[in-house]
Order: sequence, then structure tokens, then C-alpha cells
Amino acid sequence: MTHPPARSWNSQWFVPTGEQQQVLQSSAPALIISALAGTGKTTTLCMKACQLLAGVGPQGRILVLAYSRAGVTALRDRFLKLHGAVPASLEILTIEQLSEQVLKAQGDPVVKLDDPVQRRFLILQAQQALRQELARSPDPDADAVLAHDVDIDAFLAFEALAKKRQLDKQCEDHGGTLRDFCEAQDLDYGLYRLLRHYERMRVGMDHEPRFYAEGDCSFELCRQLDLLGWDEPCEPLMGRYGAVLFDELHDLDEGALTILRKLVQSHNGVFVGAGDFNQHIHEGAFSVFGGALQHMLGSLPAGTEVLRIHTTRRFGAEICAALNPLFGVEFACAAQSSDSFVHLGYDTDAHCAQQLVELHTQIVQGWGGLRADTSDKADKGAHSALNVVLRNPQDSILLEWVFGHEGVHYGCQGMGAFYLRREVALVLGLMWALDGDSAAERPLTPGIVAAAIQGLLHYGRRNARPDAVDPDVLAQGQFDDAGWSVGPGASESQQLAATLHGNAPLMQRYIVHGTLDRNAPPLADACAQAMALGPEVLADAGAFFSHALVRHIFDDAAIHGVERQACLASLEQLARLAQGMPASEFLGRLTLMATTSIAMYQAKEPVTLRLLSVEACKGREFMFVAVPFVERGRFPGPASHAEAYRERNMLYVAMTRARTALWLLESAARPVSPGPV
Ligand SMILES: Nc1ncnc2c1ncn2[C@@H]1O[C@H](COP(=O)(O)OP(=O)(O)OP(=O)(O)O)[C@@H](O)[C@H]1O
Repeated sequence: MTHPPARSWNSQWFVPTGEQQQVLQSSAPALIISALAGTGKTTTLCMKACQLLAGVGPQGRILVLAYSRAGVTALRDRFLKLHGAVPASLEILTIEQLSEQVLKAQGDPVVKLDDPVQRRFLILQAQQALRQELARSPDPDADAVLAHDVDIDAFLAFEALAKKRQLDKQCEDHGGTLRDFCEAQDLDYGLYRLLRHYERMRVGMDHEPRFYAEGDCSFELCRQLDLLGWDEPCEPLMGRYGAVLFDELHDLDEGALTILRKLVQSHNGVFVGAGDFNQHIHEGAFSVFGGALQHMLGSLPAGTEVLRIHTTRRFGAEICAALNPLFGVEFACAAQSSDSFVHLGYDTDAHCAQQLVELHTQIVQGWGGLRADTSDKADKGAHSALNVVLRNPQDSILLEWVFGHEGVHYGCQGMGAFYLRREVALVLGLMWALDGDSAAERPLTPGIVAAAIQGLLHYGRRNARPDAVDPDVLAQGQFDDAGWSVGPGASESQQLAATLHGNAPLMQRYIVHGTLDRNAPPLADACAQAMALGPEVLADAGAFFSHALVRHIFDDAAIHGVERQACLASLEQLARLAQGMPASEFLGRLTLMATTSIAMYQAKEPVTLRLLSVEACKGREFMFVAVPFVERGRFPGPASHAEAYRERNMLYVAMTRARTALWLLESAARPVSPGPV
């Protein structure tokens, strides 16, 4: 296969600006670019990487890190655009991917665990093992975490935070007991005890981790690096690269900083990092208000240079003028840029959706004068798509329904289509199974059935199976292997879905008994109880979505408060949508939407509407962007004082993605502007 000739970044298409030249010309051993959105951080890092490649010789390698996988994709795309290809001597990785490589290079066996259902099963085993331990040596302060099955999402969030922030290290430095530390830091003591127990089981007595879930490779590498002195270089990282570059520096957490510090110390050439501290949206990263830059500088070599860039190359004067007062920032734009900012108000969600439909039509039909824009901004693919950035996935339900009925081929990024989300699919599955024989004429798609089963397992606590686990194995500090091999992994729900698809009576039996085994006794939870409802509940699908028993499933589930609210909010959206519509009609329309979408995908019809989460649009840019449902308490969402900046930053990220036109759709009753947010 022949590759197209590589283009150089300093071709006629890209002339580095004065600010970018400063970065290219800097000879500092370490450099941080602190810049606003769209000022060319990613572009400049790519330019710098190409420049450095020339200096490291044919054997040299350069490492380009991003915090997120989306960041890695954005870097790859930029190299393709600038250079025509990703140079072979470049490695573009997340910190987690780098850590995995280093562990493997050391000869550590790295078994990855990616299946969320299996993960849940193991966490519940750890909880059971902790219960056994506490039966021997009681601890009333840990009772809360033992009373019920642990809220898995709360545990996962706590685990991620504890590992990113290196809480164990902080706790050691604190000196007191774990209980004292939790009290001082306002942490959940019960969850922390469970995490410690889970970790002991995961890594074993002789510290040989039996599996690595997401984040565990960085956590392990950090642990090993912490055994070294502050200034001591690290052998496995020694001289691996001719230079290290880092995009999305604003999302760095303590763990990632430890790895970065050692990389820089271990003779890996110059370091160049770039970040926009308004774009920090991850829990666990440094606080924007906590002197993040100073903290980072403390880990980098003396003489680290800091360069600031304000001139955005993404959009022009109109969008800059809208953003500056709203976020209290100082964007400047390049002289020749042209763009458009339109501020719309809405009274109801339906009104907001209607305005988006009109916008979409305008864009698909060629948007006025902008269609004549022949500058290099007119990139193909994204040319006629409207990109809608949403803070909350439940806000996509109405939009998907409306656009789906218009026959629009839409795509979702950072969230699944609403009917494939387990909380929604579970309720659709219940409704469909209840519908009995008439449901056979309108089978749900296999994808919806599989998601419904995932929902049953997750919200109905159907897979705890505590009696399937050998307590003696747990007592030895190990997970029960037998449970693993027959564990209810994702593939089990796929197989089940194939069996249940199109067979409503069988689906009913599975919901009531939790298994297809004819001899199994019926269950008594809300899902099973729903199967005893009379046919009258199907007369109005809207009423079914707001039925007390259906709400009860989520009220009762062992889930995080934030997830519970999101599930209940989804039910409310569905109830409004389906109000007065018989269940059979609702399911029929929905199935038609789903099958049409599959057919359009198979026919490779272009996507003309993209619904994106804030996380999914980070680091990317599009010609046309709409940010709807902007409303105090919704987007930005409600947050404690300490977390409010993350909500503000999410709106900032959403509103800085457009190159040609940005539409802000803001609630008339609860506006956010004029700001600052
Ligand atoms: N020297 C330049 N000349 C012309 N266009 C440029 C130049 N530098 C960057 N751009 C363009 O500006 C836009 C923004 O660049 P880039 O995505 O690198 O910014 P960023 O700061 O990384 O953005 P974000 O903050 O969203 O991550 C891109 O379309 C890029 O092609």
C-alpha cells in the first residue's frame, strides 16, 4: 500500500502565528502553554512534535500524551490534517496506556478487566468478604456500607477519586486512623473501608494484581514510583523518549502528575505541556482555583517557561464577544476570521426542540451566506451537520424522538441512543413483556432487549448471587474464581437477549423469576411485581412511565443519588412524550424509529445531526454547534460551591466548539446570561 506523501506543518496551509512561533522557538527544558480554547494548543503541540522529531534522529521516539481517549483521537486527527499521517516514531497515548506499556515491559502480567457487570460482581464479593471480617471484629462506623448491597456507581466514583488523588498516601501523611482521616477530609468511611478490602483482594498478599480495571495501571505505576526518592530517576522510564508532550494538562490528577514528574526527570528530553484551565471538567483533577499551575510547576524542572495564548484560531469576533462577558475571559480573534453567534430564547422544552428542528433544516439546505464560505474552514464531513451539545443525557430523549420522527439520520456521541440506555430499555422491556401476545407482532430490537437485561441486572440487583460464592475463599482474601467463570458477564446478557427477543411470555418469566429455570421461585422486587399489573396500565404509556411501581425500581436500586435523579428525570421525559398514547402505539413508533436508524446506518446515509455529551465534544471542533437547554440549575447543573466551577467549565467547553456558527438556546425563565457564569 502506498501512503500519500506527508505534508509539512509549515506548508502554505499552516503558518504558525507569532504566539505559536514563541513555542516553536523556545529552548527551555520544560514549557507550559496556558491558553484559551481554540488557540491552537493541540495544533502547536503537533507542530512542536514534528520539529522535535527532526532533532531526535531516526532511532528517536517522541511521546505525545493526552489525558483522555478523546484527547488521543483529537491529536491523531490533527497530525493527519497537518502532516498527512501520524509519523511512525510518535507514540500518542493516555497516561493509563503508557502505564500499561511500562508494566508489561517490566514483565508484569497485566490482565485487564473491562466488563462492567463482572466488575460489579467482584465489588459485591469484596463487600461480602468485608461483612465476614466485620462479623469477627465489629466496627459500627462501617455499618452503613454493609446494611445494603453497596451502590456500585458510588463505589466506582470513590475508587477513581481515591486513586487519582492518592488518598492512601495522604492518609499515611495525616498520621491518624482511617476514621480520623475520613472525618477530616469529609470522605465516606464505609466506602473507604470497602475500597481497602477490595484492593487487598485485587492485589493479594504478595502484591501481584490479579486484574487491572481502568485506572489501575496508572495507580500501580504510581505506587512503584513512590517507592523511589523524589529526585531519583526511574529505570523503566529512563531515556525512552527524545521528548515528551502533553495535551489536556488541565485535567491532570495527582497520580498522573507523579508519572509525568518521573518521565521528565528520567532523561526523556524536553517537556512541553498545554492546557486551558477553564476546561477542567474531571473529578479528581486539580482545582482551577487551587493554584494548579503553581502546583504543576513544583513538579517540573526549575526554569520551566510559561507562555500564554489568547488569540483563538477557531472562531471569530462574534463568538469571542459572546464568550468574554459570559465566562469573564479575554478571547481575541485573528483579524480575517468571520463567524456568527445567535442567541435564542425558549419557553418550553418543546419550543427549544422546535427551534433546533428549524436550525437543522436551514443547515441541511445550505446555511445562507455561510454556504459561500470557501475558506479552509469548510471541511467536508462536518459540512452540513448540526452538532448539539447536551449537559444531561436525558435531554436527548425529546430531541431523538422529534428528529427520529422527522426521519433525520442522527448520531449520538458520548451517550447511547435513549432507547438503548439500560434504565430506559428496562422500562420498555417491562412494558413490552406485559403486553403479552400482541407484543409478538412488534418485537423490540435485540439491542433494546439486551439493554433491558442489563437494566434488570443493574437496577433490580439481579446478579448479586451471594450464595453462589464460597465464603471460605473470600475468607482467604481471594475472589471466588468459580463465580467468575459463570458470572453474569456482558456476553451472558447478549445470549439471553437472543433467546428472549420476540418472545414476550418468556421475557415475562425471566423478569418474574430472574432466570429461565422453570423451577425457580418468583421474586418479589418491583420489576417482578410490575408483571402482575392489569392490562389497563397499558392504555396510556405515559402513565406507565410515571407509575409508582416503575419509579420504585429506581427509588429502590442500589445506585448513586446522581444516577437515581438521572433515571427519574428520564422517566419524566418519557412520561411527557408518551402521554395519552397506548403502549402498543408507543412501542410500535419506537421500534420503527430504531429499525429506521439501523437501516440508514447500513445504507451509509450521512448523519446530519449529532447529539454529543460535553465530554465527547472536548478537544474537538465543528462548523455548526447548538447548545440548548441552557438554564440555571440545568446547564450549568446544580452543584455545591466547591464543584460549581466544573459546571461552569462544562458550559465553556460546549460553547467553544464552533468554527462557523454557534447557537445558544437559553431558557427565558431562568437565563444564565449576561454572566459571568
Ligand atoms: N497557525 C494556524 N493557522 C491557521 N489555523 C490554525 C493555526 N493554528 C491553529 N489553527 C486552527 O485553529 C483551530 C483550533 O486549534 P486547536 O484545536 O489546536 O486548538 P486547541 O487550543 O487545542 O483547542 P481546545 O482548547 O478546544 O482543545 C483549528 O481549526 C486549527 O486548525
